[in-house]
Amino acid sequence: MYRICKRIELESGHLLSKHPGNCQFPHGHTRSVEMVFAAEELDANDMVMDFKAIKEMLGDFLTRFDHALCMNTDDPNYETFRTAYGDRVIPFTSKDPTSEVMARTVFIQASSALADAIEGKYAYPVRPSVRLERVRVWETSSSWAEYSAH
Ligand SMILES: Nc1nc2c(c(=O)[nH]1)N=C([C@H](O)[C@H](O)COP(=O)(O)OP(=O)(O)OP(=O)(O)O)CN2
Repeated sequence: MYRICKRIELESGHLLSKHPGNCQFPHGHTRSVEMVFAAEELDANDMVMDFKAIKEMLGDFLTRFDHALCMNTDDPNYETFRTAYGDRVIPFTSKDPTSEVMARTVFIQASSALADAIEGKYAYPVRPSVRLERVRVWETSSSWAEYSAH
C-alpha cells in the first residue's frame, strides 16, 4: 500500500463554548491539517495522486478557515460575532469546533472532493482506486485529533 500526505497550515481562531477552562475564550492556533490518501498501485506518473490535486480539491475549502473564528452556533455570543464579522465566523451547528470535530468536517469535505476528482471535475486526474484514509488536525505542536472512515 502506498500512502501520501498533504499538509496545509492555517491561522485559525476558535472558542470552545462547553470547555470548563481557558479554551471557552476566543483564542488562536497555527493549525496543520494533514490529509492522507492511499492506493495499492501507482499511476502512470508513479504517484498515488499528484500533491497538486489535493491542493486543487481542498485549498479553497481550507482557506475559508484561515484568519477566521470557528464557533458553536449554540454559543450565546454567536449571533453577535456573526453580525460583526460575517463569514469570517464559521458556524459549527450545535457543536464545539474541537480538533476532533474539525478533523471530521475536513474528512467529509475531502471525501466529497475526491469523488468529484475521480469523476474528472478537476484539472488533475485521480483514479477510482485512490481512497482517503484519514485527516489529522494538529491543534498545537503537542496535540492532534484524527478522523477516518473506520
Ligand atoms: N480532545 C480535545 N481537547 C482539547 C481541545 C480539543 O480540540 N480536543 N482543545 C483545547 C483547546 O482549544 C486548547 O487551546 C488546546 O489545548 P492543549 O493542547 O492543552 O494546549 P496547550 O497549549 O495548553 O498544551 P500544553 O502541551 O499543555 O502546553 C483543549 N482541549
